[in-house]
Amino acid sequence: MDYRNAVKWYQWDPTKWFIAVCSYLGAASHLRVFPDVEVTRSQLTMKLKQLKTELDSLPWPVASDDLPIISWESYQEQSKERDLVLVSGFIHDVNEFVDQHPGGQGILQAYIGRDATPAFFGGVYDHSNAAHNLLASMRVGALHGGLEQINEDAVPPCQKLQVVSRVLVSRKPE
Ligand code: HEM
Repeated sequence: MDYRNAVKWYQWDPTKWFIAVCSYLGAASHLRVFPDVEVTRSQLTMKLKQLKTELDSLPWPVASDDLPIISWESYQEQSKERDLVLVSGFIHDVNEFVDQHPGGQGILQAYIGRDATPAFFGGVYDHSNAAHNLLASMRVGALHGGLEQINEDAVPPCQKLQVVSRVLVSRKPE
């Protein structure tokens, strides 16, 4: 067992200090110290826990599995009623954003009911990380059939930050 409780010398732990003084005076021996790497690992684990609590308190884009699947035809129909834009296989409701689009209202409106993926990803303008996050927060559906291959850029930067609480082990025994 490690003789330390609080791991830093200045942390309040009179017993640790007492044992350390005894050891210095030769009245105690064989003191065990937990490896620093384990202490660092535990500290980082606690930091990750705090980070996860903080992240969980923020609103996140709806997970793709929880979105309704919408056919192309239905997307076309629904776009006549509300401002929907398709980017990377996800359908976004941009109704409240159209007026605020820094690139202009008209340019975004021109893509309602269409696939704006190439335009959004640099065809017209290469949007920032913040724009990708904002876009993801507007998801209302996933296009039936989606994309053949999920582009790495289609995962908004904010989602790459998410800390998993559990790691699923998917490797099969050999
Ligand atoms: C719902 C989809 C969209 C969102 C959430 C969005 C968001 C943004 C944001 C936040 C900016 C500010 C710069 C940045 O952070 O990158 C921006 C700029 C811009 N966007 Fe979009 N955008 C969308 C769709 C589009 C589309 C489809 C086009 C083109 C057809 C477009 C063209 C532009 C252009 C040209 C600018 C540059 C404005 C300038 O700095 O002069 N955007 N957009």
